[in-house]
Amino acid sequence: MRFDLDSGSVIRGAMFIGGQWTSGSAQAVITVENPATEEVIATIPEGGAEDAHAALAAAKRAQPSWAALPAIKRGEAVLALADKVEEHAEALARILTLEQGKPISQARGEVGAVLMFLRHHAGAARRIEGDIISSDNVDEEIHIRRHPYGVVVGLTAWNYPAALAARKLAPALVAGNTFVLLSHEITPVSGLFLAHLAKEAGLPDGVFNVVTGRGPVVGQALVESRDTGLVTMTGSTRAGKQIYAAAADTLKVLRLELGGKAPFIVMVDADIDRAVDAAVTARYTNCGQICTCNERMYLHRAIADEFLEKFVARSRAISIGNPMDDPDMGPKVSGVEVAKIEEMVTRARRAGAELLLEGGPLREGNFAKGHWYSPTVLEVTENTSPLIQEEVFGPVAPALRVDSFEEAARLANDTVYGLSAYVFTRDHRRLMKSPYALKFGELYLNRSNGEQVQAFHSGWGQSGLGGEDGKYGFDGYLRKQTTYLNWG
Ligand SMILES: NC(=O)C1=CN([C@@H]2O[C@H](COP(=O)(O)OP(=O)(O)OC[C@H]3O[C@@H](n4cnc5c(N)ncnc54)[C@H](O)[C@@H]3O)[C@@H](O)[C@H]2O)C=CC1
Ligand SMILES: O=C(O)[C@@H](O)[C@@H]1OC[C@H](O)[C@H]1O
Repeated sequence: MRFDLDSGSVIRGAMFIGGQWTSGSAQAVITVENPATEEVIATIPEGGAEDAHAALAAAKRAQPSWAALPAIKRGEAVLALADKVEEHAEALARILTLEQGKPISQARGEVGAVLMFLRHHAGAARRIEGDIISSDNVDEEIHIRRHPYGVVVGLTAWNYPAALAARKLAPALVAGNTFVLLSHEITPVSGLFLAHLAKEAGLPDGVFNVVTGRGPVVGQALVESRDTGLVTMTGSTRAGKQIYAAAADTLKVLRLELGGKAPFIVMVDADIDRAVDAAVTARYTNCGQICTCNERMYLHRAIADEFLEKFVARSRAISIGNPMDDPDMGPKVSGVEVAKIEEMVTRARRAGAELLLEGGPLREGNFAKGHWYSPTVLEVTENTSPLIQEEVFGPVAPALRVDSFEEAARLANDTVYGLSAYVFTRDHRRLMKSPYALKFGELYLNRSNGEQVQAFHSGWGQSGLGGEDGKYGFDGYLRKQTTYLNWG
């Protein structure tokens, strides 16, 4: 398979199963477009359940010998993949920009995240530990061991397709599992490129497999199969619920990283310029397509005018254009996403939202082709506004004035989500109270977004199940076994 997406010729994608490129059982293809131009840049096989089963069978065959390797050898194999990724970093970055639309510098940042995830978890190879516990019985000990689940299925979203794949692949492999990835059909090429690099790095056939197709078809078959030991998915809460239901029959072990609706709270004593910087970054990076994005702003009444004047000015100054030219912001990933946002803003305005910066879809001139949406800022008075309750996942920022931290926390917690939350205040009592006042799995206090891999990225409520990253995320790829050893 070729990967020179910017050669101008359409790449004919394939699935990667058991170390071989194949179109599998596909009778049709799915086209992959450049969201900045709507040009078709690739096609991928529209795989089916048969291909899911073939990939699982290949992973299942490879898993015993992979798990039998010393963990350090598995870690070294993941480091070899990281070295290959670094060697081809610019090629991967260009694939990401062409298929997902993020500005090239942000795509390079995503490749940096791929390297971070691979290298961090490779380092866990010598930290797979167990316990020896004294027994109540004579001549007996209790041992607790950690074992891999077997075959891990990874289902990834389109916003960071390479980083999300690496975030799951690395710990799964180092823990002794083998892996089947379903890369999102909107951004599949980066996941296939990772498989190409894994083969070049010498990963044994069947350890890392990539299937292509639609989630409700191929993804569902992967979730339902008894050959699947664990499913780790990043994506919408909607799909997460479908996966949860499909997993019920086999009581599948799930890790779900789902939608977010992060509140961005700015109190009267905040450093306003620092808060505005953080709010702009957390709203507009990746065209607002990050699960930890600033999705709603709660501003203390006494500073709201100053904050909004500065935030609107910065939003208006955001440069938008061809992501290969490295503007501040590229296109949304699809026309469906643009239509979704347009509809939400219309509904919110009908419900009383006031436009502070109109923004909206761009369809003229240089934007005649592609899926463009310009920064839009609104003020609302009700926490029931669609823009406050529903995930936008795009460059739209609603603001609501509050009179206290307690009111802000109450409104922030009035949500089905629970992923990330932001607070800007210099009052140490408020900072100490925030982890107890806010029902979210990840807090950013006086700082913008950007997880670090040594931590733990977990959603509460309908933002997820389980979590990723760090020692807790790694441990999620191992299951425990207790042995009562009696030698009497
Ligand atoms: N919490 C987090 O870390 C993240 C959450 N998200 C959320 O995901 C959404 C955007 O992601 P999308 O790509 O639209 O995700 P999606 O929800 O459409 O799909 C995500 C993955 O699940 C698969 N899938 C979808 N339906 C399935 C089914 N019925 N059975 C099996 N597999 C299925 C898809 O093929 C894809 O690989 C946003 O709401 C965003 O907030 C996105 C990135 C990170
Ligand atoms: O899933 C998300 O949107 C974030 O967790 C994002 O994905 C990979 C990046 O490293 C994270 O910021």
